[in-house]
Amino acid sequence: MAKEFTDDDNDIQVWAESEADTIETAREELDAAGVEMSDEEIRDHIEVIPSPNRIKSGADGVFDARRRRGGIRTAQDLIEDGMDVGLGTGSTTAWAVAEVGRMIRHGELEDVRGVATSLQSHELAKEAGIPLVNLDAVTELDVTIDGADQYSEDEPTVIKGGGGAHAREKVVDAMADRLVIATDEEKATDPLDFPVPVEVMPDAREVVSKDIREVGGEPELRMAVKKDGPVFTANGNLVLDVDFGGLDDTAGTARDLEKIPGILEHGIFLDMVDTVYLGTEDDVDVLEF
Ligand SMILES: O=C(CO)[C@H](O)[C@H](O)COP(=O)(O)O
Repeated sequence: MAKEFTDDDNDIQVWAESEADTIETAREELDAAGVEMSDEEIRDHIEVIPSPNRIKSGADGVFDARRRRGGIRTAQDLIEDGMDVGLGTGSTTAWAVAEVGRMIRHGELEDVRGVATSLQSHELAKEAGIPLVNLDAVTELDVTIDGADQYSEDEPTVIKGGGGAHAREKVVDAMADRLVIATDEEKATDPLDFPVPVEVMPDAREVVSKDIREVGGEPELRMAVKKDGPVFTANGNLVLDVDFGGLDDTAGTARDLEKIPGILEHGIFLDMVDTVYLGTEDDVDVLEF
């Protein structure tokens, strides 16, 4: 995961993928500003941050100030000593994961254990120093912080799966006493109309596509970036992004998808959300359901 150097006194903030590169870049900025600092002091100002190279929205998503603010505040407000915490996937949640790690390393949190919703959150949590527990070792969590591709201001439902991790995310989100979505103000839409990600068995793709069309959806096979062919999930399945042209009946659409054999999981997280933390231009708003 990436590293960031911050020196508020001299208004310097730089990041790089490795600690060595971060120190080098920080050194250049400090020299240009005429500030003397040893490598050891520079290291004291370095924190683990989400790597834009490992997150689908890249630097635009990770360094969106609203997402960063929303993710960090969610962790600070909600995570307490002794909690078992579900760690979500995506750029906003990544800031929450990084912040939990920072609080643990700085002695602000104790006895916290994390359960990852994806390889992405597992890697970040490991790097950030959060003790991890396998999903098969727990059946309940105190809280899960997860992201969303779209949320509603009217119903406790979100669409997830833009990162293709929604099957595991739904399990970890459902295990939590409290599901908190960390996101930004731009993702609110009513009715929800984000194409619903559907994880499907590879061989069943054609028949599932036919069944989806019969219930009013238009499926599109998700293609990989930097690889020929489609995306495969962590479970070895394909993803169909299904355009329903707006979900006027979210529960009905979720039920329709659940009846189709060959679908492992869909991205409608119906009536699951307790709280939404949304980063705004200069603050964080909280919605309770
Ligand atoms: O559901 C997800 C992954 O499957 C993510 O939570 C969702 O895509 C939001 O990510 P981001 O905060 O980067 O926009």
